[in-house]
Amino acid sequence: MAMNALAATSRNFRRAARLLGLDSKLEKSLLIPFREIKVECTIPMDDGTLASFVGFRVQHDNARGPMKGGIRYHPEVDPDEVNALAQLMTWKTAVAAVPYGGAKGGIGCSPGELSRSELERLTRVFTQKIHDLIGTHTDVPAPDMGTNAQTMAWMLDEYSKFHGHSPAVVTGKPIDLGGSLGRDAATGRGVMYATEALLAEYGKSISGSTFVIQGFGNVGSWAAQLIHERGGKIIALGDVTGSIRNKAGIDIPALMKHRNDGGALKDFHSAEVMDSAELLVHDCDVLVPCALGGVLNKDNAPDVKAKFIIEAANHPTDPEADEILAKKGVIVLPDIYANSGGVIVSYFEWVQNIQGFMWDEEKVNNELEKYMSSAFRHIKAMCKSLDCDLRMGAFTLGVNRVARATLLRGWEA
Ligand SMILES: NC(=O)C1=CN([C@@H]2O[C@H](COP(=O)(O)OP(=O)(O)OC[C@H]3O[C@@H](n4cnc5c(N)ncnc54)[C@H](O)[C@@H]3O)[C@@H](O)[C@H]2O)C=CC1
Ligand SMILES: O=C(O)CCC(=O)C(=O)O
Repeated sequence: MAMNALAATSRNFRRAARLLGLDSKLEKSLLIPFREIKVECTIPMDDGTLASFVGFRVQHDNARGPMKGGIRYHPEVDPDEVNALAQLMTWKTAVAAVPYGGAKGGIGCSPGELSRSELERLTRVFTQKIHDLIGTHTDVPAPDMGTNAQTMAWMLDEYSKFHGHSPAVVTGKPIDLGGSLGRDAATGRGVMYATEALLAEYGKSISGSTFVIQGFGNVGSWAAQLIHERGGKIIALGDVTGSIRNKAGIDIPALMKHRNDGGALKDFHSAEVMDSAELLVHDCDVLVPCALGGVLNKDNAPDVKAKFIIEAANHPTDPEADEILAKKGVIVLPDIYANSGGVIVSYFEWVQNIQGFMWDEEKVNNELEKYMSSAFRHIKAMCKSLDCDLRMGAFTLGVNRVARATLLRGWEA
C-alpha cells in the first residue's frame, strides 16, 4: 500500500530542511503552496449529454522564477497528488538550475475513454477557467501523463484568444507552433544521461547492463529507445495493458513499430507475456519506473532485485520503500534529478519562444547533457558534504537554492 503522495513528498522535504538546518518559519513557508486552484469543467460529450470533471492547478513556489510543471489527465488525479507533484517541480527546477519555480495541474478523467473532440473541449474549458492565473512570466504548463503536444496546442490556442498569440505560455508544443526540437524525447534522453552518470560512478555502463522498464508512454518509450541504442539490454517492460519479457533483450525498434501500428504490448511477437505484478521485482541491474507514483512501497520493496533504480516517473518510491531499499544496498537516483530532462528542454523551448529564434536539435541535446551532468556533480557534492544519500543530496541542493532565493527577495519583511 503506497503512502499519500503529499505526506511522502513533505517528509522528504522536512528531512532535507533538517539536514540544511533551515529556520523553522522558512521551512513552513516553503512547504505551503503559493496558490491552489480547483475548477469545474463541464463539457458536452459527443452523444449530446453533459459531463463534469474537476481540474486542478497547484502553484507551489515562484521565488526562483515563473512556476513550471505539467498537466496530467488521469482518473487518480486528486488535490494531494497535484500538490505533491507541484512541490517536486519546485525542487526539480532548482536542482536543474533553470530559472523557474514549481507547479502542476491535472484533470480527473480517463483520457483513453474520451474522443479527440471531447479531449479538445475539456482542455479548452480548463484553459478558460485558469487563463488569468497562468502566463509566460507567471506559470507555464507542459505535458505530463495522459497529455501531449496536441493538448498543449489547444491550451495555447485557447489562452491566445484572451491574451493574444503567446507561444511561451506552454511548452512541449508541436514544432509547428513553436515547440522545441528534442522536447518530445527530452525526458527519456535525460533519463539516459542520468543513468550513464550514475553507472559510471560504479564502474558500470549502460552497455552490458540489464534493464526493466515500467511505462511505455512518452518517457518510457524514449528511455527504452535510447538505452537500447547504447547497448543496454531491456529484458522486461510493461504498461497499463500488461507486461512482456525476453531474457535475450527485447527488440525495442521492432516493439516501437508494433506499438505505432496500434499493437498492444502483450501481442508483441518476440517476447513472452508476464505477470505485471512481477515486473518491478524482476531480476535486473537497473529498474526504471516510467509510469505512476507510489509503485515502490513497503509491500514490494523487500523483493526488489535491481541494484539501481532510476526514477523516471515522479515519486515512484515511498519513503518507507526508500528505507528498505537503502538497507538492501539498492541505489536510487531520485526523480527530481533523473526525470529533469523534460523541464530542462521546456526551459530551452521557452527561451527560444521569447527570443524568437530556433535552436537545432544538436544544440538542444548538447545543452541538455551539460545541464544534466552539472546537476549530477552538484548533487554528489551535497551528498559528500552532508553525508547523505542521492535523494537527500538532490533535495538539499534544490531546497537550499529555493531558500536562498526566498531570503534574497526579502522574506523577513
Ligand atoms: N512527459 C514528461 O515530459 C515528463 C513526465 N514525467 C513523469 O513520467 C511518468 C510518465 O509520464 P509520460 O510518459 O509523460 O506519460 P504517458 O501518458 O505518455 O505514458 C504513461 C505510461 O504509463 C503506463 N501506465 C499507466 N498506468 C500504469 C500502470 N498501472 N501500470 C503500468 N503502466 C502504467 C501507460 O500505459 C503508459 O505507457 C509520470 O510519472 C510523469 O509525471 C516526468 C518528467 C517529465
Ligand atoms: O516540462 C515541464 O515544464 C514540466 C514537466 C513535468 O511536469 C515534470 O518534470 O514532472
